[in-house]
Amino acid sequence: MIHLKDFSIGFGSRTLLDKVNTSFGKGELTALIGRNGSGKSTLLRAIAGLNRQYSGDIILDGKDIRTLSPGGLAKSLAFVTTERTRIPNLRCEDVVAIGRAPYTNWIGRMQDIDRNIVSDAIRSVGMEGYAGRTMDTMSDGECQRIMIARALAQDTPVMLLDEPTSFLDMPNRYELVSLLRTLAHKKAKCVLFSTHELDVALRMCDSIALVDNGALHHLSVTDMVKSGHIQRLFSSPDLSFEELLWQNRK
Ligand SMILES: Nc1ncnc2c1ncn2[C@@H]1O[C@H](COP(=O)(O)OP(=O)(O)OP(=O)(O)O)[C@@H](O)[C@H]1O
Repeated sequence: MIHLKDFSIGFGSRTLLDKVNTSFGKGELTALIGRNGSGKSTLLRAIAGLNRQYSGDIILDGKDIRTLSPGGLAKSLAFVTTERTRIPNLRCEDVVAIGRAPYTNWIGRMQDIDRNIVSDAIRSVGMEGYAGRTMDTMSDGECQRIMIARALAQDTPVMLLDEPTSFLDMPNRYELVSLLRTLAHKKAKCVLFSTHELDVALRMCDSIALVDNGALHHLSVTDMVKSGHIQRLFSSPDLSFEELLWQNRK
């Protein structure tokens, strides 16, 4: 679904990813992990078409993303960022309905099918009681779930999420990633999300892509654990991940 071909990106003289070649497939839930500032958001933003300052190619379902129109990209890919979105006077239902924009007719009029998709998306993230609320009166975690509902309403084969669990408590974190896994497995979506929660990545995902000083190691969870990359990058004198890694295997 997503192919990176000789993909390199950086800022100024600093290269964050150097000649990366990998693919993220349909029906696959992948956690993108790495130390702070390693380039996870930069990679997601490039795939989402928001940073064109890269070399190599990003191929989405066979097409170079540089050739896709904004409308075409919006039907292929949904992106949920970590930015705190607070839209006053706009009800949650209306925010989620923005996800239908690529499909509504030229005056943006929603049909019954769009309204049903919006309701389903709100229900999927457990926010049906909030449909009429405005986001300026809601918590970070509640707003985050509404932004994820908007991406669900966009109904795209690819979903990219930048730290989607960052404002969520533990049960909601697992519930959300479980929803992403269901979308990947049952609706054959390609879902790639960045996270700092290693336990979530190890327990819930099919594969892990690890940004490591210019390289992107993309392996199944079992192979990633065996590779030793996580232990090398995330262990410190006070913290050993050996035990955590094996305790968390399914
Ligand atoms: N517009 C920019 N101009 C210059 N440098 C940037 C820009 N955006 C990001 N960077 C730098 O690029 C590096 C990677 O940033 P990025 O946000 O991709 O990291 P990340 O892996 O998502 O980090 P974190 O886990 O802390 O969120 C950082 O060192 C950051 O300071």
